[in-house]
Amino acid sequence: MSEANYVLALDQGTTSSRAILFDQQGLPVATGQQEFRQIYPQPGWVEHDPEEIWQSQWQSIQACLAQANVPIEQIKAIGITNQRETTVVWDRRTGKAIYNAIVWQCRRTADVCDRLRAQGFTSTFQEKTGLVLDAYFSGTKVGWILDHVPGARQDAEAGHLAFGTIDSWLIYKLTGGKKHVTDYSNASRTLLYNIHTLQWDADLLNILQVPQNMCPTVVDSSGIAGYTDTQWFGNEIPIAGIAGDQQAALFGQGCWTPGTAKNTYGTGSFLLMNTGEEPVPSHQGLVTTIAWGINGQVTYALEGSIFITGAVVQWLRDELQLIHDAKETEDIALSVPDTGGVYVVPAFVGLGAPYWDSYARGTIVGLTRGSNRAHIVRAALESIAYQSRDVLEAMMKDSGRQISMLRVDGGAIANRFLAQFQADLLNCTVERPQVTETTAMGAAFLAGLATGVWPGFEPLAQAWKRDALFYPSMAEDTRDHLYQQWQRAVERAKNWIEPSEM
Ligand SMILES: Nc1ncnc2c1ncn2[C@@H]1O[C@H](COP(=O)(O)OP(=O)(O)O)[C@@H](O)[C@H]1O
Ligand SMILES: O=P(O)(O)OC[C@H](O)CO
Repeated sequence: MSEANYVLALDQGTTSSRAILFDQQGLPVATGQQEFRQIYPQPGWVEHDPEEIWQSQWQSIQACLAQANVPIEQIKAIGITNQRETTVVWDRRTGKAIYNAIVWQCRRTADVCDRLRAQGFTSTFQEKTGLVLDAYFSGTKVGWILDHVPGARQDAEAGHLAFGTIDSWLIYKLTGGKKHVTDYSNASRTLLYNIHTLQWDADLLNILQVPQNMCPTVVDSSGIAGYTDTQWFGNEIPIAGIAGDQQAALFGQGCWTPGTAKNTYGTGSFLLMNTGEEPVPSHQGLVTTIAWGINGQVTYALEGSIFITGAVVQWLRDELQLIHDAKETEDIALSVPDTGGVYVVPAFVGLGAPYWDSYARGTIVGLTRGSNRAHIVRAALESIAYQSRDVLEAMMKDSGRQISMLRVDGGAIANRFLAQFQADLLNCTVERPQVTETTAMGAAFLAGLATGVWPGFEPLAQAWKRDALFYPSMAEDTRDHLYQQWQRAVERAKNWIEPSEM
C-alpha cells in the first residue's frame, strides 16, 4: 500500500493560531485552533505576547494532530502563514523576546511616520518598498522597541538582537533557534526591504535606525527553509512554505496569473491582484507588494489593505450589543429594503487604503427618527463592501485592468447578503470557494510544491472548487447614488482626532 502524504499548514492570525492538516487532494482533514490575548496598553496601541503566540500555535498543532490521528512520518512538509507586519525583537542569547510583539493594527508610531513624511521621505520609501509611510508596517515598530527598551539599541548594535515578523519567530521556535529567516512576501511588508533589488536596503535601515544584523535571511516562499527540531515531532519535518497570510490566500485562491484577484473578509479585508513579474507602482493609495518568490523569481501584487471590516460585526455584537451572533446580521440586513440613508464608517483605528488617515475615526451619518437597529446593522455590513469598492476602483486605475471576477474568502463572506451586495456594488461577479480556509491552503500548496507532494500547479488547480457565484443585479443609478453617498460619509470621518490625542 502506498503511503499517504499530508501537509500541515500553520496559520498564525491576529486573534487566533490555527493548524490545518491537508491531504493530497488539498482537502482539510483536521484542524486545531487556539485564541490568545489581545493587549491594549493605551488607546490605539495593540500588542501580543510572543510566547503566547508560540504556545497557542503549538497547542493548535497538538489539537490538530490528535484529531487527525495520522502518523507523523506521513506529514511531508509544514507551511507557515502569518499575520503580517507584526514585529518581534528577541535576544539571540536567551531566545526570549525583549518586548511584546507590536501588532500591525498598532498606531503608536503614527507620529514617527508624520515626521518622516515632513522630512520628505515619502517617495524614498514608496519607490524602494512599494509601501506607504504608515505605522501599519514593521520598520517604525522595530525602531520604537530599540528606542524604548533599556539597553536594546546597544544590544542591537552588538549583534545580540534579532528582528522578525511572526513567520520568523515561529520558524526560530520550530527549528530550536537554528534558523532566522523570512520569505519575500513578509520581507516586503517591513519598510526595510527593497522590492526591486531584493535586499535589505541600507538607506532605509539608516533612516529608520535599524541595524542590518537584526534582519532575517530572506528565502523562497516555496522551498525548504529549515527542519523542525526533534523536540517537537520526534522527527525532522521540512518547513517548506512561508507567506504572509494575504499573499498565501492569493496563492490558495489560485490567483497565479496577472490580473487575477481575491478579497479576504476577516477582521480587516485585503484585496490583492497578481501583477506578474513586474512591480506596478500605485498612484491611488494602494501598496505594491511581493506576492511570493519561487526559485528566486518573485511575483508582485497590488494590495488594498482595509483595517476594519469583519471587526465592525464584532463591534455590533460586543460593544453596541445589537446582535448576539455574527450570523444574525444576514437576516437582520435583509429585513429592511435599504439602510434608510444611514452610513457607518468603521474608521475605528483610522483608515487604511486608499485614504491612509491615522486620524480618522468611526462615524454613523444619515440618522433620522425612523432609523432602527436593522438599518444600522445593514449599514455596518454595507460598509465592508463600500470599503472594498474604494480599493477595487483604485486597483483598476493603477493596473489599467478591469476586474470582472473577484474570488472571495474569510469568515465574513459566509454572509450571503454581504456577498450579493458586494457583487452589486462592484458590478462584478463574486466567486466563493468550498474551502474558505484559503490562507492555510495557500501555505500548504507552497510547502507541498517544494516537497513533491504536488508535482506542479495542475493538481493544485484541481483542488480549488467553487461553492457559489454571486452575479451583480443592481441598477446602475442606484449603485452610483449609494456609492456617492458613501464617499460623502467617508469625508465626515477623515482627520477627526488631533495628533496629540493618539
Ligand atoms: N456570518 C457573518 N456575517 C458577517 N460577519 C461575520 C460572519 N461570520 C463571521 N464574521 C466576521 O468575520 C470575522 C472572522 O473572520 P476570520 O476569517 O475568522 O477572521 P480573522 O482571520 O481576521 O480572525 C469576524 O470579524 C466576524 O465578526
Ligand atoms: O490575521 P489577519 O487574517 O487579520 O490578517 C492580518 C494581515 O496580515 C495584516 O496585514
